[in-house]
Amino acid sequence: MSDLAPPFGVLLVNLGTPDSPTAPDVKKFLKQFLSDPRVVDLSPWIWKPILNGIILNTRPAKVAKLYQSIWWDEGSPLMVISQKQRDKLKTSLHESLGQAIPVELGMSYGNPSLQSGLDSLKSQGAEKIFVLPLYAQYSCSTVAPVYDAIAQLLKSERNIPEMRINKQYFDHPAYIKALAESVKTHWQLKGQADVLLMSFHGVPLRYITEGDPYQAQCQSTAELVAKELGLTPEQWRVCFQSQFGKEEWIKPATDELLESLPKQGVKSVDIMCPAFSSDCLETLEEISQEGKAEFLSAGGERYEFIDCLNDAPAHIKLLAKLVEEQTRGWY
Ligand SMILES: C=CC1=C(C)c2cc3[nH]c(cc4nc(cc5[nH]c(cc1n2)c(C)c5CCC(=O)O)C(CCC(=O)O)=C4C)c(C)c3C=C
Ligand SMILES: [Fe+2]
Ligand SMILES: [Fe+2]
Repeated sequence: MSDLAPPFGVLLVNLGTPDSPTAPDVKKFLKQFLSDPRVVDLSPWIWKPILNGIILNTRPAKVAKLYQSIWWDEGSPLMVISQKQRDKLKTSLHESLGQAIPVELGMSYGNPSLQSGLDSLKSQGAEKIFVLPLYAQYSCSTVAPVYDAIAQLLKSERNIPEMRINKQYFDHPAYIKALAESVKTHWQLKGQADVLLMSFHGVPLRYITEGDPYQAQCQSTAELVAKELGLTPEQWRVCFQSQFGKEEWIKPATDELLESLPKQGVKSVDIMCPAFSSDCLETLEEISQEGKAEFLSAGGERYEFIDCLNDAPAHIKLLAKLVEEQTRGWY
């Protein structure tokens, strides 16, 4: 890297998580998250009374209990893992580029905010900023809010930084390799199940019919992983988890599939969650705990959850590659 090149910084972005596993903090987080029209796009006249009158009065206490069941001594798994990803990416970029690059973390909802991440990069002298949302598959409900928030924050700046926002990396060879490696490592330790389930976060079906490429990108990721692992079509399935609300979501739903598989003769499954860059409530509780109970009570015999990529070396290598590829010309 040339000493004369203007310094650049990296903002890693994830969705966010409550500050503590208590009902008031969960409520604060849900209020901000579920008030974003990119996440729930119903008319405010319909949605606001449902959100404020029903959801925010009933869901926080219930969900706080679930968070308590997965919370670590150091904090929310999503936060702890995101901080490790930030620190390890910084070390990796320092080694590969030969210069210390500021790397900060910002959450779309809750803390640390996107504003604090951008301010910190600016105070470290970054004049060019690469924003890397930690979602491999683009969705209007996850990646688009990052574009919205960044544009909104820049409105108050006199001198805006040069910027690039990564849209997606669902088919990046290093991502596919990292996922396949995580499966192979799991098989070496625990053996291979009859079927590998790739459970992606779901979205309302309407978002897809209106143009969100998310489902097609999930399908591509899954096909590439299956190909990399040499699986036959009978050996893998795609499903969609974490359905929320009354509207129709994309199918098959993970919970329904888990209940039906034993009846189809599939008694052992490995399950992974490629849409999540780190383990969180939706993987550790819904998939690792709840999914297991559903599958076993439906007649399944063996259920193995495969950790998300988290701070695994292959994941950090992928993130460093994305930074290096997308900031060429900046150093
Ligand atoms: C309309 C509702 C939701 C959509 C659309 C949605 C999309 C979506 N979410 C993630 C990743 C995460 N979701 C997380 C939590 C979470 N998600 C929803 C709802 C929607 N998600 C809710 C209500 C919650 C809060 C928990 C709950 O009340 O059930 C998290 C954070 C989990 C944590 O540990 O804190 C992540 C990460 C993706 C990838 C996605 C669409 C592609
Ligand atoms: Fe979600
Ligand atoms: Fe959930």
